[in-house]
Formats: sequence, structure tokens, C-alpha cells
Amino acid sequence: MKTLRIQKSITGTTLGINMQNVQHRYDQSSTAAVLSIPHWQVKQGDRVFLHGDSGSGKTTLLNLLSGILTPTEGTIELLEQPFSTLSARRRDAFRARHIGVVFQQFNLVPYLSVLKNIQLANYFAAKRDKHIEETANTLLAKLNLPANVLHKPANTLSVGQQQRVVIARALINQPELLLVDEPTSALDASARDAFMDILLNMCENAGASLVFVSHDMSLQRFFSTSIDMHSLCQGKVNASC
Ligand SMILES: Nc1ncnc2c1ncn2[C@@H]1O[C@H](COP(=O)(O)OP(=O)(O)OP(=O)(O)O)[C@@H](O)[C@H]1O
Repeated sequence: MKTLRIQKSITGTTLGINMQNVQHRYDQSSTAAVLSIPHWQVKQGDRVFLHGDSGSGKTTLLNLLSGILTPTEGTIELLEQPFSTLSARRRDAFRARHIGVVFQQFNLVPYLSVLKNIQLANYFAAKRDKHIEETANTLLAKLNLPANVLHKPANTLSVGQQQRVVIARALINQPELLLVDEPTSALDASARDAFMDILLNMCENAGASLVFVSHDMSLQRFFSTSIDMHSLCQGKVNASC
């Protein structure tokens, strides 16, 4: 049972993401920010395709949204709760409970089984699923992974299979916000399209917001909203609600 009570805004719409005057500098003494976003709001449940040139700040933005980085200036609210201003400990707890991340580095524990890797995510969320094996199996089946991989060490799976395990791990806690970075790079075209359908269906059923970063512009057609980093940093992307 989730403890967070998501408030409705005055328009009756819940905001999944609300960034105001956000800037990020890796080097505090530098005058130029690597990322500067005047204003960006994403309605809860929206699915956003984010693209941009190499070095335009996509990874930096995902790291800010997942709380791995905090902005040098400005504020980030998630699910209408303060996020960037939380202490590191409370931000970690918020991430474990409400955010699923699928980043390019899989961060699977290589010698642990697929099930143990998924259980770890559930453990850190502090909302244990008593039927974790059954839930994990259902998720893996939806992602077209055979049930017999569940007890195999993660490092014995193919790269494409590991990508699917990372998705299952990200979804196991039914996050309200899913942050995804280039998840289909190891899949061929037909597996990629099947995977996109599954991912988007899962997000829709859960009412989750999705921020999906990719260089592969052919994936844009799966999304109702597509944003390039240049427009975002120019403040040309308005509130979606
Ligand atoms: N840890 C870091 N320390 C200093 N500068 C960094 C760091 N990470 C990224 N940068 C710089 O910040 C800018 C944005 O980088 P970022 O990785 O966010 O871009 P990106 O759009 O994800 O690029 P790509 O598509 O190549 O992955 C770049 O100029 C990069 O050199």
C-alpha cells in the first residue's frame, strides 16, 4: 500500500514532474550551466519521448529526476511533493518507493539470480511483496522472458535479456514515474517494437509517467509527446496541463 497521497492541483490535474528555473553545473566555479530548464511540467500519466544531440544534457536531466544529482539552482517537485530539496536519505527513500529507473548501465548484481536482483529492488522500497516470485514471473512473462531465467545468475543472460530484467526490476514496485535511457539498443527491430508495446501498455495500466530518452527517432511514433532538449532549455516547452 502506498503511503504517498498525491494531491490534485487546482486544475484537477496531478503533476508528475514540475521543474522551475533548474540549472546544473558540474563545476561550481563555472559560469555556464550544462543544463538550464526555465520551466517544465509533465502531467501524471504522460509518456514523453526526449531526444537531443550528444552532450545536450539528457543524462544530466535523468540524473536530476532520479535524484542522483541535485540542481545547482531551482527546484524539482515530483508527484507534487518536494524532491530536489529533500535530504539525500529522504531522496533515496522517495526514489526507491516511487521511481523506476532503466539506465544504460544495467546495475544488475552479476552473480545474483534474476529473482534476487528483482527482490533487492523490492527490499529497498520497504513495501515487501509477499508473492514476489509470482509477481516477478508474471512481469518476466509479459516481457517475453522464459520462466527458467528467474533462478539464473544475471551475468549468464544475453544483453537483450538483461535489458528486460532491468525493466522488470524497475516495474516491480509499481512506480508512479519511470525514467528510461536507451533501453532497446541491444534489441533487433521486431523485438524492439514488441518491447515498446509492452512497456507502454504497462505504463498505461499503472497510470505511470514515463520519460524515455533515445537517439532512435523511429521510436518517437510510440509517444504522444516528443521533446527535444534544445526546446526544453529554451523554455519553449510549456506545461502539458
Ligand atoms: N560528471 C561530469 N562532470 C563534468 N561534466 C559532465 C559530467 N557529465 C556530463 N558532463 C558534461 O555535461 C554536458 C551534458 O552531458 P550529458 O551526458 O548529460 O549529455 P547527453 O545528452 O546525455 O549526451 P549523450 O547523448 O552523448 O549521452 C556535456 O557537456 C558533458 O561533457
